[in-house]
Amino acid sequence: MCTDQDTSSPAHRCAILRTRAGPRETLHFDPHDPASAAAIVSCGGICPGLNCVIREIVNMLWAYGVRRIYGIKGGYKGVMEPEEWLELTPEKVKDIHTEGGTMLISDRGNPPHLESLAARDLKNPSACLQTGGDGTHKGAMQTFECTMEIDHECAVVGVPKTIDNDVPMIDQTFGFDTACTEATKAVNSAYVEAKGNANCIGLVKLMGRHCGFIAMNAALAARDVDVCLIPEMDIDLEKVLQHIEHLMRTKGHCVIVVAEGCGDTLIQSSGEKDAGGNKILADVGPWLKDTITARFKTLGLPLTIKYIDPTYMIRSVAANSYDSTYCSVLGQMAVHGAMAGYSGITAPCQ
Ligand SMILES: Nc1ncnc2c1ncn2[C@@H]1O[C@H](COP(=O)(O)OP(=O)(O)OP(=O)(O)O)[C@@H](O)[C@H]1O
Ligand SMILES: O=P(O)(O)OC[C@H]1O[C@](O)(CO)[C@@H](O)[C@@H]1O
Repeated sequence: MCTDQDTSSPAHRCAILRTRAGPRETLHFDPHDPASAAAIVSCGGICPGLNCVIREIVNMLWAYGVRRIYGIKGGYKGVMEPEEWLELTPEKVKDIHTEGGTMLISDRGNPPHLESLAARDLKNPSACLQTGGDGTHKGAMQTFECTMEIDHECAVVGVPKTIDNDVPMIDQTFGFDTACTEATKAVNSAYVEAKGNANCIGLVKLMGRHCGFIAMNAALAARDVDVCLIPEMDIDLEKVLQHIEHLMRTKGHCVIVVAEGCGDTLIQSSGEKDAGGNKILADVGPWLKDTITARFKTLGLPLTIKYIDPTYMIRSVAANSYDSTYCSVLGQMAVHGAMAGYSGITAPCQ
């Protein structure tokens, strides 16, 4: 996908062009030119599959003939330290797909774009492949616009990433499938706890900063969830509490899933932001636990709540087979786009 660069009308500036991805007959960059170089950076939170994407990009660039491939450590901030960039080869990345996290070390924060372009110049990459979510893509677009303004030749290519699966126009982001599989295990555990203890609620908080995709999918997959709260819903807390009371009176246990994003809807966050400019949300899991506990105390009803927050256990695993294959396709498509000279694009899976 690429943004339309016809600047003649504001409407055009927002248009999105979809071009079928894949290898092109004609290359813009000569991969055999010894000056040819590419850099890879990953930003934002980690996500299952990041290492698969990095590995695939390196292998694909190598297959084209590019021999100077750099891994930028520490997100956009790492761009400013070219002396720390890793020199990547297929040998160096050969086993990374089996590991969670990212060998490039993700970070948040934004150095000024012109300065960061100047820093890049020290290694002079013809292509910059940037994997991340909406924040990373906004940053990538600013870099791209800078390259256009100063007529600096460098293909800026995004690889869409977010475990939350909330990138518009993309059916599914990588890592989401793995996350749902892992999240379902946590929900299943909550069910076992709820069923196996007297008067017990199993309460699970799942990721999703402003969306409930992981919570909803895990709840559907587990099939034993009684209440699933996501930020897209207009939640009437009193009705939710009454329903929980009803469930406990009638069957003696229940399972509740709440998405992290409800920490900005059910309750309000302080407004504080992280280094990437994202609101730091109030922790809705413990708040919900306390709220339910207080209600049951008032009613004089017996209750135990087994609270599970598997956030980082989910996010840190290696990609499952679906995501691993998907990441390979994404990485390859990103490189094809860059070698063909597309810039200001994000890589789709086809
Ligand atoms: N509006 C913006 N313009 C330019 N850069 C941005 C913008 N928002 C965020 N960034 C930068 O992009 C990088 C990643 O941002 P962020 O932390 O929001 O993660 P993300 O890419 O949205 O991924 P995820 O949400 O999945 O963790 C950070 O270095 C951040 O400073
Ligand atoms: O704890 P961190 O690293 O700031 O990241 C948390 C955020 O990153 C995500 O995993 C991805 O956007 C969100 O679900 C979560 O809010």
